[in-house]
Amino acid sequence: MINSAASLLRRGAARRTVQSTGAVSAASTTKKASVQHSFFRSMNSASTIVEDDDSDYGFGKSVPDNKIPEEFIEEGEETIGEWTGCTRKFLAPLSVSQSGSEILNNPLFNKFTAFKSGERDRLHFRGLLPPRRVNMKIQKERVLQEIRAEPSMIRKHIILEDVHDRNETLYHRILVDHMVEMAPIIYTPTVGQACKEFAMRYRRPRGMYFCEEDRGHMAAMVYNWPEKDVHVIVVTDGSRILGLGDLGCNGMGIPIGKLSLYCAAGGIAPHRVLPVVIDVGTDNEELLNDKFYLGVQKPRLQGSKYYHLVDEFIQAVRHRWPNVLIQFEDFSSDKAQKLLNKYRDDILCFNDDIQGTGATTLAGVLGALRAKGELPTSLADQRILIAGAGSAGIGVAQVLYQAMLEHGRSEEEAKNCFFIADEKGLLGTERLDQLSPEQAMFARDTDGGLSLNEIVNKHKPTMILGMTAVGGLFSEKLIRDMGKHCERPIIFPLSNPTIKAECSAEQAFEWTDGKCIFASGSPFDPVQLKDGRTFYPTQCNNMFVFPGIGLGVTLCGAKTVTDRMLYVAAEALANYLTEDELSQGKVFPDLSTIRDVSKKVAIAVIEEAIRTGQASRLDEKALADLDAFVQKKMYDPVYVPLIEKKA
Ligand SMILES: O=C([O-])CC(=O)C(=O)O
Ligand SMILES: [Mg+2]
Repeated sequence: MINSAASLLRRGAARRTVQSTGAVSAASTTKKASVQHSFFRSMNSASTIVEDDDSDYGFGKSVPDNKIPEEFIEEGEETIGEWTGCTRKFLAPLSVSQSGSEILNNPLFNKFTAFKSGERDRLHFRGLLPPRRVNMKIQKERVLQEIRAEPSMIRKHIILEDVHDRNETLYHRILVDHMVEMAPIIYTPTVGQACKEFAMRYRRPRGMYFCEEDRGHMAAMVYNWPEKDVHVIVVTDGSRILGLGDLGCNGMGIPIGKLSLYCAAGGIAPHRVLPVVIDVGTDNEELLNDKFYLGVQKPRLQGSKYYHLVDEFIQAVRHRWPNVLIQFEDFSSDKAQKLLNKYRDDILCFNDDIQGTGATTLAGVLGALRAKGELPTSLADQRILIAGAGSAGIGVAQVLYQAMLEHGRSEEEAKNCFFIADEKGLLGTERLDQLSPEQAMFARDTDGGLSLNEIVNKHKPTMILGMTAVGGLFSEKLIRDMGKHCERPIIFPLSNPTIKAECSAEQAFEWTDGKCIFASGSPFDPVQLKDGRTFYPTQCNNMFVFPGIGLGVTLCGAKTVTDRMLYVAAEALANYLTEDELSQGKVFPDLSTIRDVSKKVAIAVIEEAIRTGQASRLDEKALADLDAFVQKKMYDPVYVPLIEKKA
């Protein structure tokens, strides 16, 4: 044992020399990156995680027969069962081409104080850490204590993101084990504030930025990203961050938050995700004049310049990672729909605000109808009022429309079920010239311009869905009138973050005397009415579907994300609800089950892909045991033994 450690140590010393030479030459050639394509490819691969092509989807591979090589077992250590706070069996050691303080500064490998003494020797950092070794359980407890002692949500966010920057395994373990508590901290609503204050809080680089200056360089720039195996990119141009509007490059918080959920909720390993901002400038006056702002301080690019820039980015990332899933996020409505139309049939991509929100809302509606005891026949009988005709509003309408066709309605009948209003009132055919083709499809021949109140009283909708980003838009009268015309109205204020919700959970339950079925985009606490009854609002957020869709399409090698995939994802989510949850008025599962939900969504998407010949990596044989297959591929944040890569 001592001998093998010593020989490993010697090999490491030689290797380190080679690497530091590489690092110096890399720094001095950065400027020539655009012409040094292949150089960067090989240089960067030196710091990537080394694995076989058919390797496990997770961070490490299970050891065959659970037999760990002897040199990795420390005296008195159990070789099966709980290990550093986790209940997973031993994982095969991971070869890394870094050592010493490089490892301690690499959040993918860093384990803080949990490095065992053998590892501290093998990787050459004995003496660089305090002597006591603690396991992940203790580390987690310490971080939780710090977070819970801190009253401010944004400070909780900072504590957690600090862990993210230093130790991704621990960060994701905390998210996986405490999703209900952590989601509002790393995601909506707190991520909204984190974006607003992005420049002031900027600490360490994470993700990539592409701007006009980079035109002509992007194909080379993508090789600056140190990981060779990216599966999922979330990209924004910062033009419509949640309901907060144009935040420019500060919008980076959104791709980061979404990808944390991809890892923790969707089981994609953290080295396989890449957050991106395409910085085309900003039209936000405040940011244009803010001396601390970190983005391009010019008005937004428009027209062909904008689309060419986005296109160069898409071609560049697909050149390096041909199978990557690109998730468009928080683009302003006009751009969002155009980009989706341009790329959806050719590349693996989807728009989360249009399609993810659509699928999630459909699941919520199906759940609500189950709760009312009205499924399966009644979806086609709904009268649906959508407040907000932007990308999310229209996206939801499109997915619900598809579902109505599936439930036996003709196209004309299905269209007639929708009442979509923007700030000028009900979309009507008299203003077709001002509407996008997607909006125009839902414009009504009569009653154009009616207000929300007028629509409710004349057409008696069974549900009202808020996607306006206008906080408090649903007035008491509006909600009370919904309750007058409908025994149990479905009320979903879906705008984010919480301050942009069209009404609160308390208002909805109070104004309908507890009869409504409620879900919101951002979370609300349980509500107790004056008569003592308690109601549990659930969250209708696209986090219930996008991680599972991403997991499914990347695992099976889908070529595109189809409408049917979104539909089956929604169905899988709706079917996840238990009778017990439904009887409590819940229309979405508990957030604590999100990993299992994502697995079910992924399975549904893979089945659909295989059935329709879309799955390039799986065939019918895989259908026999998809559950076990997907489960095995899901990243589980545990510490993996590290070993230096042989020279
Ligand atoms: O991020 C969220 O919570 C949901 C979403 O995509 C948005 O509001 O844009
Ligand atoms: Mg969004």
